[in-house]
Amino acid sequence: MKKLPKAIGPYSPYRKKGKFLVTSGQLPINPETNTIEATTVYDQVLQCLENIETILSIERFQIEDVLKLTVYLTDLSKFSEVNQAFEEKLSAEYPARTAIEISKLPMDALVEIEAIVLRD
Ligand SMILES: C=C(N)C(=O)O
Repeated sequence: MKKLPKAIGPYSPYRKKGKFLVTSGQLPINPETNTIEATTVYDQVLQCLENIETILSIERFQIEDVLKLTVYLTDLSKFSEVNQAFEEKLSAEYPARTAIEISKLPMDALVEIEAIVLRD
């Protein structure tokens, strides 16, 4: 089974109630080392999305069940890298999304992504 990064505080990586699943913000942590290794926004987005995919696979949800992703990034000028990584990882029909710049993220990450998921 795929590994999830350890939570970095007193919270659950995700919670599920029946057909509904919500994730905590997923940092771009490599689950093998529990550190952030990716150095670009593009690679950090891919790692965040992989961590969300791991949650989905543990709970037997599909990527198509993702209704909404919220992307927090520390430099909105890197927005095109977010889109590039999304295009690589996801396919239409894309989830709804909000992307916002914030001043700082835990572990000095460049990106954090959270998901709202509902199974039919
Ligand atoms: C990384 C987080 N999601 C947190 O600290 O809340």
